Amino acid sequence: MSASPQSLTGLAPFLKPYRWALVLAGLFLLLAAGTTLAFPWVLRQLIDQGLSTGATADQLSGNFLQLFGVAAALAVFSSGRYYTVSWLGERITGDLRNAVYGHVLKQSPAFFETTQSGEVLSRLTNDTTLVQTVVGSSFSMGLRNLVMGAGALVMLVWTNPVLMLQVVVVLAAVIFPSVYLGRRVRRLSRANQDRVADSSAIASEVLNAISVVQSYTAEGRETRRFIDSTARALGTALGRIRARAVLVGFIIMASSAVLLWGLYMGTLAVRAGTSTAGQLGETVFYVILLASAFAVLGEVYGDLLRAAGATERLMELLHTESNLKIAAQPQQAPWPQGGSSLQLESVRFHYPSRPDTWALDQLTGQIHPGQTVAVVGPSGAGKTTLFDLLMRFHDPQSGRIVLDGLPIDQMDLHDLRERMAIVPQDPVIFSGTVIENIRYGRPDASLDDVHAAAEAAYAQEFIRELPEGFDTYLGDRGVRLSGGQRQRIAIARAILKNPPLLLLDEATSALDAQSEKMVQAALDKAMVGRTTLVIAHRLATVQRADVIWVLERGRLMEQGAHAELQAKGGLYASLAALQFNAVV
Ligand SMILES: Nc1ncnc2c1ncn2[C@@H]1O[C@H](COP(=O)(O)OP(=O)(O)OP(=O)(O)O)[C@@H](O)[C@H]1O
Repeated sequence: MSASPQSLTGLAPFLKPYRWALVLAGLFLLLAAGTTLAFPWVLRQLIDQGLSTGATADQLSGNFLQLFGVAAALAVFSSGRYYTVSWLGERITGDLRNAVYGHVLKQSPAFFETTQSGEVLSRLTNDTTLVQTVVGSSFSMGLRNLVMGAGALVMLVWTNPVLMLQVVVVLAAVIFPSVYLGRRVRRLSRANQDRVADSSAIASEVLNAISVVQSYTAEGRETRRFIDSTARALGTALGRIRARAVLVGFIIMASSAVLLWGLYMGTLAVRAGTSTAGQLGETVFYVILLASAFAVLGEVYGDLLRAAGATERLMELLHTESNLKIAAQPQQAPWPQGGSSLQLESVRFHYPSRPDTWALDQLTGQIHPGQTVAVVGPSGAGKTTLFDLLMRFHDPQSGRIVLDGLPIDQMDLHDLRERMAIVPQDPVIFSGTVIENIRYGRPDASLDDVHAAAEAAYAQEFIRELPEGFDTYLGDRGVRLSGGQRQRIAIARAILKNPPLLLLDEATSALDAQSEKMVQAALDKAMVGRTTLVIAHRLATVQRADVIWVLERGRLMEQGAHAELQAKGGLYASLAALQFNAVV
């Protein structure tokens, strides 16, 4: 599939807010082109009048002043055009980048399973830069040369129609091969952009997992993988460069031929006395304008095609629809006091990539406000999948999930997710201060609330010991926290959000006894006054839960309290013996 210049129309909505700037740019462009076209005409006056033997000194200086006037006007209009067009390029590219990024962030996990983050990054940077080249320079260059070329053509017809006819015939002979070569360049450009995106994707994956890569001493292997992909990108780039080199060479050769042809015919006419030296100068100038316009247009066409490819890919990303069906008229469930109620009714779900395996199978269950439900089960039982469905990262193929009395697919997605907070196994700490990290749960929370949440999460103490307390910078270029500390920050974040439903994924990795105690205490506090669903890995948690759900292969095999299930001697009892060291 290759892009056609029409793909650029996808940019129209982004141009709309700047229509006045566009009009201004167009005006500058026309004025600049117009003054350029006036140049040969003024030159002719100079040659035929000022330089003729009978001319007075005043006439001569008048002619030069005229020329300077045109040059000055050209300077003003050209810099005006440059400024407005570049300004537009920057604005539009920025808007485009923001729109694509904002849209990508809303996509469901299914999107990220098929699109690598490196590819998205490459589109956000490389493709938008290509668009910027076009909007911020090539397009205006092309338009200016189109106007100038057309103007030169008109002037030539007016001043020298016979010569003009010959020039047009030669031009036509040049256009067709150029179009053919241009197509080839376009096809190769797209392939090249794809290969570049591939290698960014590899790099981004590896950089994100650098410690694993190094621990397996796979640096050499990974470097070779990258080199291979760069080599493929280079291969397609060289193909594009060759095709473009031929295109450029051909255009220069052809336009020089046109120019020399004009000069030759003109010289013959002056020798025969049918035209003046001034006319010849004027004509040569117009032919130069025409030929250079033609050459530039060829170049610009190449840029346009590359940008068309980039625009196409950006639009593809921008128009990706999330596979969740969002209710056209979402309903509002009442905000529950003392925790959410949750009901699962024969929920069945399989991942799109595994249509023959139910990750959740006929799951039915009821959770009352304020209850704590521990979800346990062997690895791969569907525990994480259940959480993902509750947050509507995926929708079940059949059955329904009812939260606070309303099926979740009838709620506004934002409203649904406002009702819950998740504390994942391995919490994410963003680059930012401790305060910013906790406030992620509620950006407008007061400082007192942030402190209170940290207190409740038993995080106060260690935060105070950090170099700058709550203002300490965490994350990539800041202080690194231990596993237990990261968890407590995540718990504080959830407490600050204060949702009626809390989703906890207990860490499987062992914390030391002290951290473990702190995290457990923090979780206990976090559960107060709300409904909690916890993927449990610790005995203490299952013992304290009101109900335990035992999942296996996506099915709810048993449910009840710890002692009750233990006594039953079924799946839970054997699981507990293994996982929680709780042999009766
Ligand atoms: N994105 C996915 N695409 C396809 N299959 C998936 C995907 N995520 C999970 N699965 C499969 O769905 C099943 C349930 O996985 P899930 O992650 O919910 O299990 P889990 O109970 O949370 O396991 P663990 O305790 O090991 O985290 C597994 O068989 C898993 O291989």
